[in-house]
Amino acid sequence: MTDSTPTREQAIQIWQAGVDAVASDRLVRNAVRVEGQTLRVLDERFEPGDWDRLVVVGAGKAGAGMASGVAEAVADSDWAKKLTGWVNVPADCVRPVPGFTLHAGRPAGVNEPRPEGVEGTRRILELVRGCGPRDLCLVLLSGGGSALLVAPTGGVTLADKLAVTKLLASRGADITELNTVRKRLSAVKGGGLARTSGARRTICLAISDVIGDPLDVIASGPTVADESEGPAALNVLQNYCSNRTELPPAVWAAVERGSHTGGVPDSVRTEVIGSNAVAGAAALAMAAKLGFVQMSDGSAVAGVAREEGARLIELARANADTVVDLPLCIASGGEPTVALSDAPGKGGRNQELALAALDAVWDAPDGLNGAVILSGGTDGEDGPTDAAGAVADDAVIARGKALGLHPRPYLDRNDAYPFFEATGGLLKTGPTHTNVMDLRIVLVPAGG
Ligand SMILES: Nc1ncnc2c1ncn2[C@@H]1O[C@H](COP(=O)(O)OP(=O)(O)O)[C@@H](O)[C@H]1O
Ligand SMILES: O=C(O)[C@@H](CO)OP(=O)(O)O
Repeated sequence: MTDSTPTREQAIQIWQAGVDAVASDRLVRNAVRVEGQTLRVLDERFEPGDWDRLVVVGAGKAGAGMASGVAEAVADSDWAKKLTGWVNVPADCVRPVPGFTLHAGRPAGVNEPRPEGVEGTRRILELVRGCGPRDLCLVLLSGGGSALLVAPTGGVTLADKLAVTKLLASRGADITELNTVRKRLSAVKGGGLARTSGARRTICLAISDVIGDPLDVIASGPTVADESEGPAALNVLQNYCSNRTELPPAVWAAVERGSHTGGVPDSVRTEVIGSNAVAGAAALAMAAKLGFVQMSDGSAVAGVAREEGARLIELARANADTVVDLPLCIASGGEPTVALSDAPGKGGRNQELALAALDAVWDAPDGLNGAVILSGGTDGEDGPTDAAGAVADDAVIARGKALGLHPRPYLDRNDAYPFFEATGGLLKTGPTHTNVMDLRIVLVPAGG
């Protein structure tokens, strides 16, 4: 190995540059500006004399940053006096933002619907229902919004919703499947928020954490009509449940009714203002600055985390001899799934993916041969843990071997966190206040 051998610090710096490029306050500042006293939202202009109130609601892991973006944009203008804001965020994201209530809709690290989310959603629906023809409503959405905007309907309880969410997630259902079901059980998802809003104009700004940026799936599309076919939700339940008794009868009943909840009014518009592709491009720009040859693996990688880890090792190997003088950086974005074992340990998809990469090279004499693989959730939260993901390098292998560990048993019980805790591979950032799925950085030394 030479001085040009990549380091884990470089991998972290490159990953962080990707996350910084989708800082949610900055994305909102690009979309919302005050020029003179004119409020500009995207390409639309609003004069303060025409509007009584600016009502801003929202939910998601990026909620605090998005709220700050609006507060900063309108500060020192007439719009600041018109602003009433309420955004549901994870408990560790709550902070003071002028004009806003940031409401803890769930505890940190538990991406599940909770009573405090139900209460926060009641307040949001009350606010938008109270809007009138002289009110402008902005909706700030980001991933994690589904668990933070909770309004069970049709005889379904919060406990029922929790049961179905947990079951589908643990069996590896993807986010489209999960949200197809969630929309049928909710008064706020699938356009419910938009239908409740009495505002003359409602504009939703969304940061996408879903492959392909589908508006109706991000945070379960509270401002977008549910376009899924009548039986789509039922098909998902039937695919993942071997037996009807696995889910509460009220869930089956609501989904079997199978009716669409309806469209959304023409006064409602939804636009994506940030996505994984932006983060991947910024990461590669940083890699170029650090002297790496760049390669994009795209921003739509799905698949199974365990297989993805092994695939990235193959991709690194396949490209190792193409880089002669300079090291290579591969940026890979998207969101793989994990099918959990019956008694899962502690981990997340990114930690599992990095562990699978280690498993693929564990018994090879050269280990990673100087390569570094980082996999991290851009939201700073990987599964129900306090880590954003993990970094795998030869130092982690050396520590693991010295401790007599092997990745395989940890993988088999979805227990990547203790493995990386013991070997020094955890990536911990705390909440990043943004969320554009996962970003993986693979660094390959020059000279193969
Ligand atoms: N022990 C574990 N090992 C690996 N993955 C896990 C584990 N526990 C939960 N997960 C996965 O974590 C995901 C949920 O994590 P979270 O960060 O809340 O998701 P998202 O980033 O989609 O909001 C689910 O896909 C679930 O399968
Ligand atoms: O809220 C949601 O529905 C999803 C997708 O936007 O986000 P997350 O996977 O972070 O829960």
